[in-house]
Amino acid sequence: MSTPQLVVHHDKELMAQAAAARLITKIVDAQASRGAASVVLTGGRNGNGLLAALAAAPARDAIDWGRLDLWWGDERFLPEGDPERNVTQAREALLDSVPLDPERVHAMPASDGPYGADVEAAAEAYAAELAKAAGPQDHGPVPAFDVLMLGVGPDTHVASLFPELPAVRETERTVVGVHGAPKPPPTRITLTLPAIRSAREVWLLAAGEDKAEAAAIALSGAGEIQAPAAGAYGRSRTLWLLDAAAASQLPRSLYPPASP
Ligand SMILES: O=C1O[C@H](COP(=O)(O)O)[C@@H](O)[C@H](O)[C@H]1O
Repeated sequence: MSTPQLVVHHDKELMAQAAAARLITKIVDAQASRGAASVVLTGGRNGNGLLAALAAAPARDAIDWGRLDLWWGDERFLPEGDPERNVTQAREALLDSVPLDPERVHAMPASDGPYGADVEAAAEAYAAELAKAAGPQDHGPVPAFDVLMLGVGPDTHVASLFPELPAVRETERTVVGVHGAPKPPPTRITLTLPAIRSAREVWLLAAGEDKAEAAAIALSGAGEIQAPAAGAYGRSRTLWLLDAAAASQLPRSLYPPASP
């Protein structure tokens, strides 16, 4: 488990641009040292803001897009192409404008796909796809992603792990179906906390005043069942990327850093 590190930017635009620059560097470094890179995308406003900033960054051309695996932390279980699906929004923000290898874009199944409305079967299929991609160097049935990004919801949810719902209590499976999510749509697919923790780096994105309470709770020692964001950490690094509004309720001991 890595202790959370905080980076606070002035506003959400700057946060998105700085996070995009950070992600470009991370991907380029991973491709240089391991030949390929793997990134887990998040849905939501902050995740899509980062992808849009990446699309607008001239340095995006430093990435070898054909050697990048993209996965998702969660998905809204809706028909293919639905505007509310995280993959649809990611395609619009970035993916349709870069030369990715379609075989390396690992979208979660849609509700009109091969598993129909059976969200459990769809989750199992995604777990199998992850297990197939995991190598002997990884620590289990999930690849050691270079970066796994998570938007933080105002209720402290990350991916589709909502406070107190069964998915956040899962300790065995890597991907599960979610029923009755308090944020629409109610049916979703999500990575579990054990799968999230297999990533080398976990980045939590929180911008805006509506995220301030969630950030303060998750970073103040809350339990992961009540505050799922508190249970999201990477093997070597856990990074909270915030804007000033989202950082505004953090305990003084965390932010701003104490002066010498
Ligand atoms: O529904 C979801 O919400 C969260 C957070 O979204 P935000 O708009 O409040 O930033 C997101 O991380 C997750 O992927 C998504 O499915």
